[in-house]
Amino acid sequence: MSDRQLGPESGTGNVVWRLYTEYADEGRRYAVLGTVATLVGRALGLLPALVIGLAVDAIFLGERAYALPFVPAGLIPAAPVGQLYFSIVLLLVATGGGAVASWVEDWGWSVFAQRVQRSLRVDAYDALQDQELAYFTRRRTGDLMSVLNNDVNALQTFLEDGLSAIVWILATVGGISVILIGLNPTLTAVALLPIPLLALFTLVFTRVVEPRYLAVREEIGDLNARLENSVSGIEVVKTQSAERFETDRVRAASDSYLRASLAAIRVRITYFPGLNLISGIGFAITFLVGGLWVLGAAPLGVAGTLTPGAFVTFVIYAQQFIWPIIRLGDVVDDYERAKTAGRRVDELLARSPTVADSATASDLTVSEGAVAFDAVTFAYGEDAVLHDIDVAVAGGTTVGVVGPTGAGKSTLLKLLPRLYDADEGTVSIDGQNVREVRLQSLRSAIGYVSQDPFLFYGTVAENIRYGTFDATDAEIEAAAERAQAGEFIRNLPDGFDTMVGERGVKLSGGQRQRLAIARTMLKDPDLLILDEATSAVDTETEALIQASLQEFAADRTTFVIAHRLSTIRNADRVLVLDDGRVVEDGTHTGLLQADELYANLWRVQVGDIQSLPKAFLERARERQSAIVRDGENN
Ligand SMILES: Nc1ncnc2c1ncn2[C@@H]1O[C@H](COP(=O)(O)OP(=O)(O)OP(=O)(O)O)[C@@H](O)[C@H]1O
Repeated sequence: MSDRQLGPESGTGNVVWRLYTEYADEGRRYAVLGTVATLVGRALGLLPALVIGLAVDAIFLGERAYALPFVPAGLIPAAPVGQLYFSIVLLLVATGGGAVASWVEDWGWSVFAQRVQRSLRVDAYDALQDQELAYFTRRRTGDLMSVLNNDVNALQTFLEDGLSAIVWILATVGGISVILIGLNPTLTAVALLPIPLLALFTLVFTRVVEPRYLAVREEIGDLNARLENSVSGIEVVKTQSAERFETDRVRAASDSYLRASLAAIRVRITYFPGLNLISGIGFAITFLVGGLWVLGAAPLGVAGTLTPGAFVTFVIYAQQFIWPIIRLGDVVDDYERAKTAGRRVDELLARSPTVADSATASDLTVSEGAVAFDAVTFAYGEDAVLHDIDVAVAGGTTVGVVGPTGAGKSTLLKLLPRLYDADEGTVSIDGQNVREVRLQSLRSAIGYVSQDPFLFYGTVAENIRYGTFDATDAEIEAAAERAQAGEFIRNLPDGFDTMVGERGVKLSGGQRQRLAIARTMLKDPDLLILDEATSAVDTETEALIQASLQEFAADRTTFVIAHRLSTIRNADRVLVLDDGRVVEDGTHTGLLQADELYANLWRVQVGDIQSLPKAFLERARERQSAIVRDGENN
């Protein structure tokens, strides 16, 4: 199915770092480019303060000679005015070079981050679609979207801004420290005093803010899910005049999000002023000590020597120390968001689907198409929906599956393509346990048409071709004809090229069903499951589709679930399900003669309500109230 490999360390270590290194491959050279540009940019950025201090001392005060590291003495003019021009040229070169380096830095880091984001999102999506169907029914679409969008974006944001900032901070702090130590080691120690305090403060911040950011991400997921659900159900909202109700629900979800955000914001906005305060006080102390030294005083008995120019350089650098610290605040904040987002993405990437190929799986080979359900029991949750089902179907048979609503008909047939796995017992095709064959081979051997088929946003032809991607236009048109869909398709504004699905032309339920039947006919599977596949078409069209379907089903094992019993009266065999059990098994005529549940369902269909036994009506009433109770409990 997917060629995505689970990282060996999934779920361990620093999640953000692990995701980045696992997904860095393609963009690594851009990260290197970004890093080099950051370092060059920083070196150029630090140059002006050095030049200004030197100019003050050498040109204006004559306290020391004009000399710069790495600059040959022969290049430096002898006269003070020449030295001033030389200094200006240096400042301009540093500014221009810094601008170029900044461009390259942003380009390198952005390309790197965007590439990682792309690969991460594709893999996260791939991991998502590999999950078993039950995973999707347990989760809300909006929340899953939030992982694929917001969480992946948060990881990218940190990569783009945060990781480059870390290099920038390290380069700035390292560069300034080296220069400061060169100028005056004692005063450097004073200037660096706030660093441990800042580290401690940051540690406390991360501990407090982390759970709050996690809560925010969960609330975003909830809110997305709420919005998605309300927008998807807009037709019901309108017909039930429930706009106020929905707005209230969205407001409630927004309120929770607001509360979670404010709780995080309260902590976050304390962090930045805290950093400023600590570093500001540190700067004031450095300024005081350095100033006193220039004036010849010895604060607290600590004496030192400093020229005014070196003091200017020192003060400028000490001031510049505040930038990386403030930037560090942003980085830590972005990192905390990325970490909580990363955990959610990683959880998805690391999750092994419960319905997957076994290690020893081989391809399914269909010869007869015989299907067997052997002592099958299944529950979605606590209560079993299918109990101990034993059914063997000979290859090529058409089997009607009928029974009251909620009897378990769809569930039974969903076990065949492994949309769900049986809890007990086995389902097999031609003697091969479906759990022991490759999913891809299993599902390509089975055609499945549901009652409410989904159309993708795309043309009619693309929707029919879906799954048989190499089909020619002629094959598509032939399949459409067989599914009695040719005529209505030709009447659409652009025929087979008409856009349908979301934002496209809206098709009726019956038209969608016919496209789905055409899609399945094109697939030409060995086994066929028609789950109320013609329930939405009018009886006349159904008769025509039935004729085609009968011909199509003639040589392949076919299961037909139908409430409209006329649909299955010609089936070779009819299984009657009630409450998760097969209660009757025979032909239409045989079952009418048996005069049990099937015969009563038939009476309902032909309008012979008077002759229904009381017990059947009682049971129907019971079933309805059970369904209502279930619905209320869910
Ligand atoms: N995804 C699901 N999660 C939990 N319960 C489910 C799920 N799908 C179906 N059920 C429950 O399982 C039972 C059997 O449902 P199923 O759809 O198989 O019945 P059915 O006989 O096909 O009904 P209908 O004729 O109404 O389509 C019902 O009680 C239903 O509520």
